[in-house]
Amino acid sequence: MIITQEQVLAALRNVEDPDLKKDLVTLNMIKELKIEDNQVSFTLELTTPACPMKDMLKNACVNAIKHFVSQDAEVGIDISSRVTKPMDSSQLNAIRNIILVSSGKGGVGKSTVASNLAVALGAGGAKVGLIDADIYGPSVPTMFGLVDAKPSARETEGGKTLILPIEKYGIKLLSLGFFADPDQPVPWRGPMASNAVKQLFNDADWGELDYLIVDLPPGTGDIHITITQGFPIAGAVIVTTPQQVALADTRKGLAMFKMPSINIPVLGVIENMAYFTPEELPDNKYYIFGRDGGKELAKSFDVPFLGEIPLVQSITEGGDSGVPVAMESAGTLAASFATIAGKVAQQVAINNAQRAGSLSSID
Ligand SMILES: Nc1ncnc2c1ncn2[C@@H]1O[C@H](COP(=O)(O)OP(=O)(O)OP(=O)(O)O)[C@@H](O)[C@H]1O
Repeated sequence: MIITQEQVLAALRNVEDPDLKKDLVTLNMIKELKIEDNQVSFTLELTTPACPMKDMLKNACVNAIKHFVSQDAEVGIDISSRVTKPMDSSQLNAIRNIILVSSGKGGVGKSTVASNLAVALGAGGAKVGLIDADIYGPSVPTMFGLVDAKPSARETEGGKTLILPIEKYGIKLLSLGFFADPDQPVPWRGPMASNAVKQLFNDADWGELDYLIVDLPPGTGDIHITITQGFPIAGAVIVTTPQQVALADTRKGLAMFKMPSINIPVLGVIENMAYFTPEELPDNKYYIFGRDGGKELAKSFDVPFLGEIPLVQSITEGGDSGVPVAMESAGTLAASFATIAGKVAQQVAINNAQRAGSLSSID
């Protein structure tokens, strides 16, 4: 039997992307389709390298071709990705998606989550940057072992000076901490801090990025207004711990993104320090701060729950020693961060598709 392109494409029209709710052919995800005798090969172009449904979609394609075209077909599928971006991001054109990491309260692990999320997205194959915009306590330099690092600058042909982000573990980083003495408190006044943060976006040589993660200061202040109103934001990730005091503040922080004047998609809630677990007894879980607070918060705002991270000594040690736990590819914590990163990327792709209205117009 001769297999034709039309038959294969017709079969693949039966495979739907569960997030984007359209079939893979309509979504223009099938590339470089080649057929030689009974060998069918193509590239499946996903919306993110961190796509959690990679294997499921691949299997569904093979099954559809075998079922609708020929049992004897030998199907080879390569995976590639083209990260989508929000429609309105004419500014900062080479940065596809700016993702804010926010918390209502300080000390809940926002910088830890932002750093590990960046590393996990990068490990999945995406081009990732990280801005530490926490004026009160920039901790990204410590978490990446870059306390004494000072970024250099370069001049463009047009005479503009651009800051060069520092690259570590494949992530491009800029922190307000790079521009201040770590032992001196920085008395940022509102406008000064806002201008400094704007420079980290506008006057830096970021190059092409799939995701730029922004570690915001806790709460809702000037920096939040500057960033949410000044830049095209793909969405915000909310970090909380399960205690009532943290949840009350997180609720306010989450509500801010939903205000009509701000209106930024909430990608979901991450519950950090969800339970304590001793490293040597990983099956023992102690819910010392209460249980499921983050999950319930997500439910009450009708936003996705992205996952929970336990309170474990190695996370603190990783942060202090400048090696985020997501770097340890064999570890269970790295796997948890990889799963969460996949869900974040998935939500970004869904929001971008919804904003674009018609998927064919996604750039
Ligand atoms: N799940 C965890 N397990 C163990 N330690 C953690 C965990 N999450 C965060 N920590 C530790 O708690 C401390 C505070 O975390 P982090 O700096 O990420 O919080 P933050 O919310 O960004 O704080 P800030 O409000 O100061 O910016 C750090 O020492 C970090 O290593």
